[in-house]
Amino acid sequence: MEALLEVQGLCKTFKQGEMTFHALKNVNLKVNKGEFVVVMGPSGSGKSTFLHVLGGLEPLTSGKIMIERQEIKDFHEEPHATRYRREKIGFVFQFFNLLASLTAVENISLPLVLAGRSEVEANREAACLLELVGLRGFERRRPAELSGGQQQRVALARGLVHRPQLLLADEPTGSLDSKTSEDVLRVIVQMKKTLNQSIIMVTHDPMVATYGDRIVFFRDGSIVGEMDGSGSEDRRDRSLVIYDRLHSLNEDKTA
Ligand SMILES: Nc1ncnc2c1ncn2[C@@H]1O[C@H](COP(=O)(O)OP(=O)(O)OP(=O)(O)O)[C@@H](O)[C@H]1O
Repeated sequence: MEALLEVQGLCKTFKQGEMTFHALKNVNLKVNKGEFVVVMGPSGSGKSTFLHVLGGLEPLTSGKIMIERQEIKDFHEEPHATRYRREKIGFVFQFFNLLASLTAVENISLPLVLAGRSEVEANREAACLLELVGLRGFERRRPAELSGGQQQRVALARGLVHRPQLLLADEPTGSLDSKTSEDVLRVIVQMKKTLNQSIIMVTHDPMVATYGDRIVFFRDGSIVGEMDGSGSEDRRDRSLVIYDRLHSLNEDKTA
């Protein structure tokens, strides 16, 4: 399998007055093309910080991030950061962050328009993505006229419209009920297959984690273990195993 992303010795510190807080400590991770990696761990273990650094939203302190064996140098500084984010990375967050005054198609096409593509071309691409996430016919709806799951599917289409190599998803189903979460996850897995994207997704929910190919566990800013997703195993059985592992990480933390 060919690696898309390689993270080596990644460290991230935050200055808090006189003190230095180590949010990420020597993180190493390889993600293959088309692989869906889930990140789990106790609250404060560095999961969101990891996504933010990977996505160029936060500068790294030390270490290397490589995409297709090319080191992404200085991508946290403008204008490289914006270009890196616009070309290589797609984001989906817990709160869909759709613009209320724009239609579904306009929300999806916005990243392309901002990147300088013509409106006609951008809207054509956006309509194509909207169809891929199963929302054909909803082109002209505004966010308030869509359900939570439909809004998240629009947000997913927006995150993928520029065909990024890597999709970073931070609790994308965190504000959805379990049935709607399943629908969105199925769409994510389907999109991954269609577009051969790599995905890194943070979640607290063991059932959601079963959709990944691989789960990595963070604790205190480091990766402390990993396991496979459900594969052909029953999703419920696998989620119990994941729950157990997560629980033991939480227990170790308080021990
Ligand atoms: N901008 C910042 N300044 C100082 N400390 C920060 C900053 N951002 C995050 N941290 C700290 O880094 C640690 C990791 O935070 P992060 O948000 O990555 O954790 P998390 O695993 O995503 O947690 P949760 O599951 O609660 O969302 C926390 O202790 C947090 O307080």
